[in-house]
Formats: sequence, structure tokens, C-alpha cells
Amino acid sequence: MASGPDVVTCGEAMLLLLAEPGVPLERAVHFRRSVAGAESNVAMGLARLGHRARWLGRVGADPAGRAVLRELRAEGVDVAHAGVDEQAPTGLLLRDSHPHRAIDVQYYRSGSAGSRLAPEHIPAEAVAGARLVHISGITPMLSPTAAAATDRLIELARAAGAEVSFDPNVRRKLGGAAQWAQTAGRLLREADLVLAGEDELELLTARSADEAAAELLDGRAHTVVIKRADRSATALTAGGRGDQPPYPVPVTDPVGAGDAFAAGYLSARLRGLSESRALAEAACVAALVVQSATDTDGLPSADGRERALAAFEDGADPVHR
Ligand SMILES: O=C(O)C(=O)C[C@H](O)[C@H](O)COP(=O)(O)O
Repeated sequence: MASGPDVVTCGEAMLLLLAEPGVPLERAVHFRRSVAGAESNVAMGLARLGHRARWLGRVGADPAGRAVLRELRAEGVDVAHAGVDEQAPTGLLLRDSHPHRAIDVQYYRSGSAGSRLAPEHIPAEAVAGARLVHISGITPMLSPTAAAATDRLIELARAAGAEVSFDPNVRRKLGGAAQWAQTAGRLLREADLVLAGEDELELLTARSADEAAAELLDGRAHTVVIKRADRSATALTAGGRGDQPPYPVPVTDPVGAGDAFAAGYLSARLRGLSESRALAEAACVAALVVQSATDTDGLPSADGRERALAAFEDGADPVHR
């Protein structure tokens, strides 16, 4: 019998054109095609780790849209409730890839199919049975209808008894600080579980990250995970706090680390593991993703995560033979 998803994510998935390593975008000649989008990245990460993950969103009736859906499907992400917009193109993300230089991200998503997401595109049955609904601040920043769709998703999550996790994913190219604070700041307070950068919490709440976390814990949230600039993370709950240093790895392409962290963390929580183990798995999945190109190449299987964690934690032989 077909069973529903463990996790539902919702947002815009785009075709990613990734410049050859180390070459600035305006000079790059060779591009690799992939898929990017914060929420679809998380869905892909969870699917690789063995969870039933569903992605909700819209693509255009074009080759890019077909490529996006095909790739998500091939990764085991459930796209049964994803939609196709006949009137608007699939969004495009063009970027370069450097280990230690600023990365140039260019979005071509204004008026895209994904940004035209609206509440009527989110049917109640798409969320039924889910244990977790993961959203980001990007979606409500795309358009008023996408913001309304996010609100509907939260309502459906509550009705289904699913937890809501939220990652602000602040992208300054999508709007000014005040707009982010208003739009994503509101969602911070709707979430049961918040995964946010230190700078994001500061921007969205005009408080220190620790003060913001304390306030969120006084409200709806049971857990706030703060990702620090030094790539360490702190989880705050009513029961106390836990800290996780990053695993030291050579970085090939840092983009995707946040989504990988979220997938790693949510996977552990879905499996009922402890806060400290969830943070370790999150850091591990992030460390694996930054060692390869694209947002998703390095996302591990559950087995790959276990072997990497053993190598990181206990110095186990990383070569599996
Ligand atoms: O969806 C968007 O607007 C994006 O920007 C797609 C990004 O490539 C990923 O969300 C990676 O983001 P990080 O994991 O924070 O590095």
C-alpha cells in the first residue's frame, strides 16, 4: 500500500547552471546543469537519507521544468503534487563556484512559475499523513500569492498534526532587510523548530541571536538551532543547549551547506535521535556537501553518513573496502 510522505517541503526549484570551478561567472564558458532551490535541496537530502520526502512547487511547461521534475523524481523525491504553469517559465539560477572567493549568484526567477505559486496549488491531501512540513523564508518573499501559499501550508500542517520547521534562508537579492524582517520574521514565530543563521536571527528580530532564540522558545518553538559564522551550531531547547563544532573538511563549493545541514538534522529528529546526535549528523551532511560541486552532489546516503561520522568522530578508516 502506498504510504504518505514523512516530510513535505514547498518552494521554488530552479534549473541551476553552475560555472566551471574557479572561473568567474562572466568569464565562464562551460556550465554544468543541475537543480537548486532551498526546499527541493532539503527534500533531496532527506530522500537520499532514506526518508519519504515530497516537494510542492511549480515549474514551467518548458525543458528546464521537465529537467527539474525528472531530476527530483530520479532522486526519489515525490513530485506527485508539484504543478506545471503553462504561462510562465521555470526559474533559473546561474552561479559560479569557488572554495574561497565570493560566489556570484544570479537569479532569473522574477515572474517565474515557482513565484506564481498560490494557495490553490496546495491541496490538503498533499500534506495528509506528513510528520513534518519544512518551509523557508524564500517562498513568501517570491510573491504575495506564494506568501499566501506558505500560510496555507502551515494551516494544513497544523490540521495534519505535523511539525513545522523553518529556515529563513535570507537572500538579500530577493528583498530589503525590512521586507525580510516582516515576512520571514512572522514565520519564525509560527515554527515548532527553527534552523537559522546567527546573522539571520539578528536581521529578522533586531535582537542578538541568543535573545531571539530565547523569545522563540517562550513562544511556539521547542527548538532553535543557531548556525554560527564559524560554521559551528548551537541547539537551544527548554531542556538546555548543545554545541556542535564543524567537521574540518576541504571546501570545494560552500553553497548548499545550509540545506544539507537542515536535511541531516531533520533526518535525525525524524528517527527520534537525541539533540546532540542530530547536530552531529547535520554537521556531517553539511561537511559532505561542501566537498563537491553543486548544491546536492555530495548529499550522502544513510550509509555514507554513518561511515563519514565514524571517520569524523572516531578516526575510523574512511576507505570502505
Ligand atoms: O532557493 C534559493 O533561493 C537558493 O538560493 C538556492 C541555493 O542554491 C540553496 O538554497 C543553497 O543555500 P545554502 O544551503 O544556504 O548554501
